[in-house]
Amino acid sequence: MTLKSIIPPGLTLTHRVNSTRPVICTGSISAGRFDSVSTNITSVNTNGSPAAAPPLNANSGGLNLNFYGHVGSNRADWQSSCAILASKVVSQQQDTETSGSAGGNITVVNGHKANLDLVPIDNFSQSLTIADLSPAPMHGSKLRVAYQGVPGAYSEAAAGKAYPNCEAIPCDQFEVVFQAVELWIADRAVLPVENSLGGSIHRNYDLLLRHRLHIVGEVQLPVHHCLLALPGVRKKFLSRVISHPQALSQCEHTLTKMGLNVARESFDDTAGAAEFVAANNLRDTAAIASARAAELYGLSVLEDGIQDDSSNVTRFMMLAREPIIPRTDRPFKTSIVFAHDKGTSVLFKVLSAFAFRNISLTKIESRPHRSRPIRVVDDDVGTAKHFEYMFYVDFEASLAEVRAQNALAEVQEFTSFLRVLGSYPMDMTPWCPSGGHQSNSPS
Ligand SMILES: O=C(O)C(=O)C[C@]1(C(=O)O)C=C[C@@H](O)C=C1
Repeated sequence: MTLKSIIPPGLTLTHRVNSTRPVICTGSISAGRFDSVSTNITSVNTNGSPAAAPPLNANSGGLNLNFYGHVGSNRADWQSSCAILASKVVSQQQDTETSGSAGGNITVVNGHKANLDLVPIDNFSQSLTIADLSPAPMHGSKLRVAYQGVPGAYSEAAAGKAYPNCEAIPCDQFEVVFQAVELWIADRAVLPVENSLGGSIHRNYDLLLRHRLHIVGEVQLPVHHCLLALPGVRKKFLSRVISHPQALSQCEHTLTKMGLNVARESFDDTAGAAEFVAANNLRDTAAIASARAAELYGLSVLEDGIQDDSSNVTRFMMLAREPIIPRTDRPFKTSIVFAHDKGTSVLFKVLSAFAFRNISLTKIESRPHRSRPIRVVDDDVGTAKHFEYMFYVDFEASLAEVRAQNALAEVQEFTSFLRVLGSYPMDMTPWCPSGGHQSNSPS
C-alpha cells in the first residue's frame, strides 16, 4: 500500500519521509478539527508505510499545536516529543457546557449530540469479529500505548497488562497522554482513575470531560511498593522520601511505623522519583517505586511491600479515539457523567433509575462543575450559595442491554447534561494481590 493511498482525501502531506524512524510531520489543528487543507499530521514508518492517518473529523477541541522534527520509538525520542507536547499544552476551554447545557436537554453521547438510541439494534444483527474489539493499528506495527510517567512506573505495567506486547510510550503529564492519542502519536492511552487506598485521581476525571476519547476497557493492577535507595545507603542515613503523591499516601502509615524521620516530597511519578535519586546520586533520599524501577535505575530495595494494605490495587482506564461496540457475552461496565441544573437535589431520582432495574453502581464521583461552580438562590431568609457538581457514575451493565438503555433514557429526563464515556469489558482477571500480571483482552 502506498502512503498516498491511505491518506484521506483532502489531506496533503508536507513531508515525504525517508527516515528509518517514524516521523511526525508539521501539522496544525484549529477550531476543534483538522484543517482539511493544511493539516499534515501523520506518522510514517521506515518503509514509507503510514504510521497512522489523521482523521478528517478528529476532534481535538480547539488545540493549536504544531510539531516539528523526528519522533522515534526509543524512550529519549518519545520523551522529547512528549516534552514538546507538554510545553504546548493548551488547556481546552471548551468545557462540558459547550456541548451540554447550552441547549437545554441535549444529550451528548460519546461526544456527539444524540438521542438515546445509543446502540442501534441493527448493529447487533451483524456478526462481530475480533477486529471490532481490537482493531489492528493502521501502521502495521505494535499498538502504541501512551501512559504518564517513565519506564518502571505502574502506569507502564498497566499498559502492558491492558495491551500485552504493546509499545508503551512515556508522557510527562496526564494531559499529554490524552493529546498523544488525539493527535495519532499513540493508538491508546492507559490512565489511573482510582486506587483502593488513595482514592480517585481527580485530574483524570476532569480531563475525561475536556477531551473526546472513549473508555474502551479497564485494568486493575496490584501495586506493590518498595523503598529504594542507592546501593550501600542505610535507612538511618535518609532525610527524605520522594514519590508520586498517590504512592506516598498509600505508604503513609508504614513509613511512620518504620520510624523514619524523613520529609515526604511529591514527584511526578514513582519511577521518575527513582530515576532522580539515581541520576543525582542522592545518598540521603529514598524513592517509593516498583522493584522494576529499582532494576532499571540501579537502586537497592531497602524495604519491600511498604503499601499500607497488601491488597493495594489501582484501577486504570483504557482510552481510544473510537468507542467499542458494547456486547452482552461477557460482563461489561458503562461509565457516564451527568449534571443537573438543580445540583444534588435530583441525585436520588437519577440513581433510582439504576436501582429499579437492578443495575449495580460500582463507582460514583462528584467533581466541581467548573463552568458553573456555584448556584445562588435568593429567598426571604437570605442568599444560599450551592456548589454545583458533575457526577461520574460507573454501572455494571452493557449499553447493548435494553435495561441499561432504558435507565439512561430515564437519567436523561432528570439531567441537563449526560455523556456516555464508554461501555467496555470489566477486568475479570483472577485476584492476585501479590503483583503477578495477567493479560487482559485488549480493546
Ligand atoms: O507513578 C506511577 O508509577 C504511576 O503510574 C502513577 C500512579 C497514580 O497516579 O496513582 C499509579 C499507580 C499507583 O497508584 C501510584 C501512582
